[in-house]
Amino acid sequence: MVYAIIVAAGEGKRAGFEIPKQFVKLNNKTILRISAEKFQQSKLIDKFLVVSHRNYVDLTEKEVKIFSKFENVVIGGSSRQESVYNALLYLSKKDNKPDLVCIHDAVRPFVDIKKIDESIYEAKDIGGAVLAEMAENTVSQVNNGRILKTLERSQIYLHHTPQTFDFAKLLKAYQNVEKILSSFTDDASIFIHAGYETSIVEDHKNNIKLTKKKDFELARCFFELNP
Ligand SMILES: Nc1ccn([C@@H]2O[C@H](COP(=O)(O)OP(=O)(O)OP(=O)(O)O)[C@@H](O)[C@H]2O)c(=O)n1
Ligand SMILES: C[C@](O)(CO)[C@H](O)COP(=O)(O)O
Repeated sequence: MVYAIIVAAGEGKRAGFEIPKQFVKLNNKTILRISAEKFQQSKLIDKFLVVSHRNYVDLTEKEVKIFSKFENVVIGGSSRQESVYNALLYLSKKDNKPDLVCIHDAVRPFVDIKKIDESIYEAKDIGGAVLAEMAENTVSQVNNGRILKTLERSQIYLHHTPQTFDFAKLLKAYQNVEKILSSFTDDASIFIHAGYETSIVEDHKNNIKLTKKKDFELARCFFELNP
């Protein structure tokens, strides 16, 4: 069984809208609903959970309860990784635990369903799989605005979501670092920290994370080009 976990418990401070950015609409649909629809449509996803900020549970539920694969809202934590952990703990208490979990940022509405499926096939084989964009610019390691060294670009990939993992291994990996979860910036880094193998699944550049207000202008252009 494959569960998706859609994390939507952030407050969207950097975007600075009056409501958290996952509730902002593109083409009359909230970003959360657009993202959830992709997981509803993937034939490899059995069920999904949505992690919500405690102040927005009703709104979150209203946006996703139309989908037959939606199971429940889980209350988030104070960092993305704490939010994911709450969902993993919810799943760990079920009799019928998932084999794989596919974790996605609600604020990446442009994810391609074929790529969700590719990450699931890869994680079945390897244990972990991350959608990622190959670096196409020159990349430097920097300290105080000064370049320390230029990195070997062919070895650099920028992580996107979804990130898909063997559920039992990911739960163990999170438990290992539960006191320092906020020091990690994604799920793959926690999985890798525990020593598990993880593959890259090359992703499209347009699977952007809507982080700042200007990203929403780009998102509207993507929609106009490809409604
Ligand atoms: N405590 C948190 C923080 C983030 N997220 C989710 O993780 C994803 C990526 O996070 P980010 O872009 O940083 O979103 P926000 O935390 O909302 O943004 P900001 O840091 O600007 O407040 C988003 O779907 C967000 O809702 C979450 O579930 N729980
Ligand atoms: C998980 C992630 O989207 C992978 O690129 C990213 O690390 C989330 O970062 P944020 O600090 O929550 O914006």
